[in-house]
Amino acid sequence: MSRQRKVALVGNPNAGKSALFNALTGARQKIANYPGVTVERKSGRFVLPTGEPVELTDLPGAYGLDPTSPDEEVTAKVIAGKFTGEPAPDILVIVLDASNLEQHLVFAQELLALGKPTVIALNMVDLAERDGLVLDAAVLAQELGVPVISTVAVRRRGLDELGEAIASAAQRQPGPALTQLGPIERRVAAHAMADAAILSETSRHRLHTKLDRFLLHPWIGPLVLLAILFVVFQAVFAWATPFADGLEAIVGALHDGVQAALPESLLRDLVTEGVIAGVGSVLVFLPQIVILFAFILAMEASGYMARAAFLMDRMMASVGLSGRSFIPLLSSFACAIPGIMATRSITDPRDRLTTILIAPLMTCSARLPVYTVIIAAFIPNSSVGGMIGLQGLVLFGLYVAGVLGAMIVGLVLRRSLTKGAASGFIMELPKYQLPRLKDLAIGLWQRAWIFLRRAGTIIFMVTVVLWVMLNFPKAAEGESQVDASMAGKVANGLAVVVAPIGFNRDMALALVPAMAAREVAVSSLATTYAVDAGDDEEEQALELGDQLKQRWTLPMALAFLAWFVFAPQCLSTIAVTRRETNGWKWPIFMLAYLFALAYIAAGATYWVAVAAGL
Ligand SMILES: Nc1nc2c(ncn2[C@@H]2O[C@H](COP(=O)(O)OP(=O)(O)OP(=O)(O)O)[C@@H](O)[C@H]2O)c(=O)[nH]1
Ligand SMILES: [Mg+2]
Repeated sequence: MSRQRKVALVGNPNAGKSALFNALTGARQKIANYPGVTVERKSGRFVLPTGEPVELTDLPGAYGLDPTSPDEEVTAKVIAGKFTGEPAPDILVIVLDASNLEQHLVFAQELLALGKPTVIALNMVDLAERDGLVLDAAVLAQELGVPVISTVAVRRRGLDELGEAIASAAQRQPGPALTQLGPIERRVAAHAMADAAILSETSRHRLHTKLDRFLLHPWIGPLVLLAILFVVFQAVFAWATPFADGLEAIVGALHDGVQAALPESLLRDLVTEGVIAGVGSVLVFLPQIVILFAFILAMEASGYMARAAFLMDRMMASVGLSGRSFIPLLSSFACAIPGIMATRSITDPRDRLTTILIAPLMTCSARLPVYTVIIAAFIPNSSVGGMIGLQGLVLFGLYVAGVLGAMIVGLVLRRSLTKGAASGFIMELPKYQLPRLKDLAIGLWQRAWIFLRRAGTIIFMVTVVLWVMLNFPKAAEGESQVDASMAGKVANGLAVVVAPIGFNRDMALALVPAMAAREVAVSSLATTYAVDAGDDEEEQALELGDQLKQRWTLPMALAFLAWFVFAPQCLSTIAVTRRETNGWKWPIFMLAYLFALAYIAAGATYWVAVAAGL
């Protein structure tokens, strides 16, 4: 009796070979390793409709017969019969993913040129149909010169037909090997064949394919992503201005109204200087927060965000992180707390720790008020090259500085404290969709509400406490109230530490309450200057931006911005890091390295700006 014939399942990764193998062999499987490598060898018994039993082998996925990985090498060697004691397969079953036909046909042609009796399983036709793509197996069979059977491995559809086709292929003799086409020619032919096999394709599917070809292109893709982000930051300034001005006018009117309505008293000062000047100065950033989130939510809902993650994967890999870290890091642009909690989905513990440690470097939305108030005061509202707003450009630069900082820190950490190999990235790309306005509106409302609640609770409380600390003890005649106050004393002490990086007392004073919430830096400055203005009508009338312009120099303002790019402000982030890392070691490390970075960055910015004569 002749030996049992061998049938091998071969094709690109994720075509469904293992699913077909399981469906065809059921429980009759043997799992071992290929000699010399840890690649799994799966074989099983399969009885053809003719009654002949054959040995079915499931091969690792490959893109071609020129191996680039151990898995691919096994596949190439098995097909060529180069493993000792393992004869080459007599029949090939090439498994193609119907929803990815063009790409999979490239390897298929290389396999067909071997001249072996071959059958093609056009698998995953269910997914193709779901995406609006109907394929004609007969046309494909004619183009390729071998039987093509449509299958859905996971639903056992087409398995009988596949068995029949294998049985009749078993009757054929192997032909001579054909000359292999070059890789480019194979690609061109694959494109033509895939086109010919398409019976119908919804215009939507065509559009999606075109969009992906463009948006995921190796270098057009990142450029488009950069351009989109750039537009976002321009819009945050340009579109928000009228709304912010409106809100500012309302806050101003409220201030004047209360000033006029209440008799002169400590209570009136608390309401006007503390609550209205302080909380009001943060509230006016609502339009900018809403615009930023409108873009983020729209990118998520449209399916673009997952593509951005895919594009970023390459960049993340270059610093030793995986694309898995992208989503937590992206959420950190809203707030580091949900970002750090989202790292639970990262399986590799060192990957996860690194992501947690760099999450605070992503510019959270609480920093936006600080950035914008300083930028609006010190960066002229002019344009670069006639079209690009300078203010938006600076804001964009601050976000980029945070991301670059995170990449560098990540790289250093992955080489030292969290050393280890990077893990791979697998992610399903969702379909493109037009975002639904209702969902967007709900999402925006939630974000706005979170912001308003912060303003009403934590920012309100910190501002009131600060106002009290700024007003007591009362200054003697001729002495500045701020200098005489408790808060002023603390700030004067701290000012010694931050003087080398160009910070004045008011800036030092703003840093402490900002540990509760970063926006408070803005409200503390507003309250401090309101208290400092005292009864001076002219000073009182000045808006916060004008106050800053009078009291700060440009290098000081830039140093303050640089500080906020890196500083570990916000105690909740530290608390959540302690919870997620189960101890104080990493939060303390985080606190220390972020303070050090902030100090260095602010100092360097200050001295460079001074040297440049700004
Ligand atoms: N909807 C659908 N899913 C399928 C079909 N065939 C396989 N899958 C799924 O596709 C995924 C990949 O299938 P596998 O069988 O592991 O693919 P493979 O070709 O063995 O992949 P590698 O071993 O990595 O080369 C699995 O989640 C399967 O459940 C199909 O016909 N329809
Ligand atoms: Mg497999």
